[in-house]
Amino acid sequence: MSQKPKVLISDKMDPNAARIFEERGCDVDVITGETPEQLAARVGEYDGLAIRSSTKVTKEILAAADNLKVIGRAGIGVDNVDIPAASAKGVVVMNTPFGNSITTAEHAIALIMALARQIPEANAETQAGEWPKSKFMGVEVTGKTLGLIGSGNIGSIVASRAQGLKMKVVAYDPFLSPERALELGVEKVDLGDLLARADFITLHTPLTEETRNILSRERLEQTKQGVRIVNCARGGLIDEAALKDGLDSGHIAGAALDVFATEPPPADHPLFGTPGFTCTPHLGASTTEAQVNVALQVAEQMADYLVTGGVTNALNVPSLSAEEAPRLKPYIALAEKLGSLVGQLEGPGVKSLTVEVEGAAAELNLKPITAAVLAGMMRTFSDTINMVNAPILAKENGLDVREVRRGKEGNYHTLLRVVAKTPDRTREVAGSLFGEDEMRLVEIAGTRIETDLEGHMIYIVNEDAPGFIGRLGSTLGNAGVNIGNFHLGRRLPDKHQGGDAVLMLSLDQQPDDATVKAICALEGVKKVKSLSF
Ligand SMILES: NC(=O)c1ccc[n+]([C@@H]2O[C@H](COP(=O)([O-])OP(=O)(O)OC[C@H]3O[C@@H](n4cnc5c(N)ncnc54)[C@H](O)[C@@H]3O)[C@@H](O)[C@H]2O)c1
Ligand SMILES: O=C(O)[C@H](O)COP(=O)(O)O
Repeated sequence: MSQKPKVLISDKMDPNAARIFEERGCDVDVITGETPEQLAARVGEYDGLAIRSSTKVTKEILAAADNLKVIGRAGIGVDNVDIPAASAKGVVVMNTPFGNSITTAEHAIALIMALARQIPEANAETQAGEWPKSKFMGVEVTGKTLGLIGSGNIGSIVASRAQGLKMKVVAYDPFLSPERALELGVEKVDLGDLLARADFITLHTPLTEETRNILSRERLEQTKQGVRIVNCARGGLIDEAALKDGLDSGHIAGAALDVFATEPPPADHPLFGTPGFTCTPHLGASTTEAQVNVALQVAEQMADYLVTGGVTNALNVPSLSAEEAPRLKPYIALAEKLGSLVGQLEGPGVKSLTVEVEGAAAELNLKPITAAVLAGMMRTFSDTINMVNAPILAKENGLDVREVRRGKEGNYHTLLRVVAKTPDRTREVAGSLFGEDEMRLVEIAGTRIETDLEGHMIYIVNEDAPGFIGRLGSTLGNAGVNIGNFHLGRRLPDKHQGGDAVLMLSLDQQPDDATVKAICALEGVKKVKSLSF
């Protein structure tokens, strides 16, 4: 009986996530609030790790995650996951890019309104027993300019809500096309222009090396007198010390942060208590609707991957729909076997690799097939390789990888061919599927041979001459190795006696080194390789 995949939910998440995991065939544990050391000690048991922003999936956690296949972020930001380390380990990282966008955009609008009318301060003082009616004087947002830094999913929802409030929206986003700006009804501007014109600024970019400190001290000084600033995206986008100085000097009229450079921020954070400053504890995504959305979505995506191999919203591998995954499954298995055959025959010397598909295979998504060939080949030198990290390692090692698709059918209704080049020669192997998912090698060394690639095998090239098969059988027999299946072909294009013959034998036992040597020593033998699948 095959074991169910095991998933750990390590951050507080809507209970629908655990329900979906169970319904879709996974075992699930919900253990939140652990220290990094506790998580590192536990994570090795799990195939999947479902997180929000509290769990930090560092190199150290990944190093301990021996069985981990997928990390699912119930939310958007993945800056708490070391993606390069996850990729190198072959772990898929996925998020739920839309589930909390509306909620977060609404939080940004709420903070804009809170700043415009000083609602948090007025509330605190009123509840403290004062009646500060003459102290607070707000501003209208109608007719004001809102500067969006980042106009992706959340920024564009903020734009539409702000337009409903009759604000004029200008946007700085290097990836915003003029057509999209027109569609959103926003004016595309450069950052300097936005800083000079905006009455309100709201940030909606990821935290990257380009966006870190995007509102630096220098840029904050270029903002309009009396600007109000909202950050519901990521801490680290604003220089917090400069923001405090701007509030203290009165240049900045208000600032509202949902996110901080360090979370949680220290109790004596300099911004706390600063007039005009408002904050929330990273609540941008905290509505019932958003939490149900992201919990359902992350559990569905992760369970799909663990159970069927479907890949949705992954950040480090191409997507593969749940419909495609079962169709690809036998091809992926065949591709891994052909890759393994090439790896075992050629060792690590392959410099270029072409994956060719013909007939029915030509209609499929080739990326996972190629990844499987690479994984099969590279796993013959390192057992930590899988379809996620194989393409990355191939690229890092300068392997030239190509894909060729041929629509027409040849001798087989579907064919997968791998052409691997080393500095000395070219190795070609091809395989096909019979029935639903029966896979077979159909060509090797220019020779048509139909065989399974299973268990212990031996590959032999010899001069085709009478008596060889008998000598080979005796050598194996004397070593106590039983032949299960025997496949023989003459090498194309000569195909005549005296040319080369190619043999693929399935063996019931793995031949030892002495037996392989004895076969090598037989008259007429040109190549011998013991294989296992
Ligand atoms: N506070 C919360 O709880 C909360 C909730 C959800 C999302 N977020 C955060 O909100 C941010 C935006 O999320 P999203 O879903 O809109 O992401 P998105 O990827 O849809 O949009 C990000 C936008 O930023 C733009 N961008 C990238 N680099 C830029 C740069 N140097 N200058 C200007 N623009 C740049 C991109 O072109 C893109 O349009 C992310 O950081 C996400 O983690 C926070
Ligand atoms: O990136 C996100 O989705 C938000 O920052 C939400 O984070 P959370 O799931 O920890 O609330």
